[in-house]
Amino acid sequence: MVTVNEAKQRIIANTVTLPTVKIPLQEAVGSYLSADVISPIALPPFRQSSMDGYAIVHSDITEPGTALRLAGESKAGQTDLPTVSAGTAVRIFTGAPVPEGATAVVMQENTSLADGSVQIHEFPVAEGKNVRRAGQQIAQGAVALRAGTLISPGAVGFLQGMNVSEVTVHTKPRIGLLVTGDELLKAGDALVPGKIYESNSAMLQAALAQAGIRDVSVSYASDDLDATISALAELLEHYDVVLASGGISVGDYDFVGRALEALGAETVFYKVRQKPGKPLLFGKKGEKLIFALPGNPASSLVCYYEYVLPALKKVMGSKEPFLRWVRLPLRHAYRFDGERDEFLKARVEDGEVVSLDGQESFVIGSFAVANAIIYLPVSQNKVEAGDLVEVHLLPL
Ligand SMILES: Nc1nc2c(c(=O)[nH]1)N[C@H]1C(S)=C(S)[C@@H](COP(=O)(O)OP(=O)(O)OC[C@H]3O[C@@H](n4cnc5c(N)ncnc54)[C@H](O)[C@@H]3O)O[C@H]1N2
Ligand code: MOO
Repeated sequence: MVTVNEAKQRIIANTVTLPTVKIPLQEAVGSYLSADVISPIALPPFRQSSMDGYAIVHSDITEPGTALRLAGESKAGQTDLPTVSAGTAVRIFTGAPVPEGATAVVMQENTSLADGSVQIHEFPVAEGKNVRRAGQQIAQGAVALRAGTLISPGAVGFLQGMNVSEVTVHTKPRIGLLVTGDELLKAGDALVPGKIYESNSAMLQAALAQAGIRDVSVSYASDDLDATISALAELLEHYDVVLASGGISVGDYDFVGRALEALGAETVFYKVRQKPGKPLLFGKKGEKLIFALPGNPASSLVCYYEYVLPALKKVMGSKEPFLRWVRLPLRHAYRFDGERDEFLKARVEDGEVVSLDGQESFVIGSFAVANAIIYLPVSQNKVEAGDLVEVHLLPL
């Protein structure tokens, strides 16, 4: 049995990133950059006005109401530009090039027009006012985004704006998911005594899809050693990461651990001092990663968020693989006994966190409405209302 921290460290220490591939930017959302992206151009590429108004020489404005002669206009997209010299102003619009000679733009609300001249009612006008400098956002040749950055919609906007339409990212892992349990019915089967509907595979596929991982193959094995061995062997041959659901505890019909042993997989750890999810196994066979998740649905999903997702994110090149976390006051007192750290299904609401009813590991309804997991180490087993607790935010 290892501690939660040891388990996390061992996962990171035993996980390497997958090879890289160059793909169109639009297809890269949800992937992580494998190399820094260098900006091929400056942004903005030229001096731009940030307001509709008048481009002027700021030092011309010596008092409120100074009048300047109008000497042309600059609109967005214009290439043939007038110049601004002392005593003149050029009509200008947002995003348009600031003409040579101009040192500031005065917004039109602070001006009035009369007889071909414009009166500036703003005084003093600071040099550079309402002018976006060339390269103010990023200089040509500078690092735009670092290796390890997630391609988010914001990153797509940033890169496309510098005409970068292909990026080099780490490939995503292919997942082989094995479901075990003779009590499990498939969707649509008639409910019969002693059976339940299988739900972990749908849940895990949904969680993987949210992480941008869609190459997931699901297979099933009955509670039988040979069947489990051959199903796992098949998945280990074809997939980067194998997830097994159920059959990892100590019962007579729990075959996943024995099957992995028979296949010569290395157990990096088995059992974590935590509730739920104690029987979690993390192993390897060559470069292939193996997670045997406890069958209880809430145990399975806690283990996915706390261990599997970070491993997958590291494999995909993330440098911050664990769930984002914050410290928040717990709305109510909470106590627990025992030797296992606890993960509680929770909701963050109005700057506080509240643990939900139904923390047992067979109860998934609480997870259905959770947006966070509270992590309480055994050293913090008596929490008063208002005490700060560690809250892991679900990537919803
Ligand atoms: N004597 C002991 N018994 C158990 C221990 C222990 O330490 N000593 N640990 C308990 C803990 S903690 C957990 S967690 C479970 C984990 O057991 P398994 O991983 O072997 O899971 P199963 O027995 O196969 O199933 C547990 C539970 O979950 C249901 N289940 C399984 N798969 C699915 C699925 N795909 N969809 C929906 N529900 C599923 C299954 O029917 C069981 O109710 O072991 C304890 N026992
Ligand atoms: O460690 Mo288990 O997931 O509590 O039932």
